[in-house]
Amino acid sequence: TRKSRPQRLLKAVEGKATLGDPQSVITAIDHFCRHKEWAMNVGDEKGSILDSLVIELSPVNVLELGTYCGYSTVRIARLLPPGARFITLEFNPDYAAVARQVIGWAGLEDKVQLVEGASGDWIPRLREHFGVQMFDLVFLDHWKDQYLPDTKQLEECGLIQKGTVLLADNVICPGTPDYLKYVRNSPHYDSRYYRSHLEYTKVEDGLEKSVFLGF
Ligand SMILES: Cc1ncnc2c1ncn2[C@@H]1O[C@H](/C=C/CNC(=O)c2cc(-c3ccc(F)cc3)cc(O)c2O)[C@@H](O)[C@H]1O
Ligand SMILES: [Mg+2]
Repeated sequence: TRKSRPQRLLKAVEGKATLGDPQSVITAIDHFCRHKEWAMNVGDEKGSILDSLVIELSPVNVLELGTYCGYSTVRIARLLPPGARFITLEFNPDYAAVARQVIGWAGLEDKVQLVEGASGDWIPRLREHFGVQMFDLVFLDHWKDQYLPDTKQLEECGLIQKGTVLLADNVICPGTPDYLKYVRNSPHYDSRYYRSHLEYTKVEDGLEKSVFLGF
């Protein structure tokens, strides 16, 4: 059967990137998505905003919801301080398989724990299974209607504490209206929109950064 788009994206990485060099993996994926086939990676423009927020935050415990091909996983993991812990959840086994190889090409497999499964099933188990108490940074980039329920579940499980930063992709396109309303209206979050563009296009999109202020 014809290869899937993630598999074609992986071939582009294997053909162009340098093993163990995260930047070359990022560049190879961006080139593939800009010139060959569009894919729903956070991309280079929003990716630069993501980079600056990770550098500023220097987070120790990071959670990513929706690994897909591992593009944002590589962007984040390459900037984490030694000893940081990064868990990324992905429930599609084919995407997870591609992401493992992309992360491996970047030489970042020791920095990332890719957990195959649904976020709703795993969030309640992260504390006892991985011994994580709270997350400094949560990057939301999975199904858009899952952002709000997962955020509420993270709050209920105590994995969001005072100072936790939620960073959400696609708050304009495709859009996450219920999530946006929640974080922007809640007295418990200080929320800010970073205007940008949908990956590899001129369409408006952006990232919403929401800092939890405590209960
Ligand atoms: C509950 C649960 N648990 C675990 N993994 C989960 C999960 N729910 C989904 N996943 C995983 O996460 C990724 C899904 C990403 C969804 N992202 C988008 O839909 C998306 C779409 C666009 C887009 C914009 C304009 C268009 F015209 C078309 C598409 C851009 C984007 O940046 C997107 O992120 C995918 O790998 C999926 O398996
Ligand atoms: Mg996205």
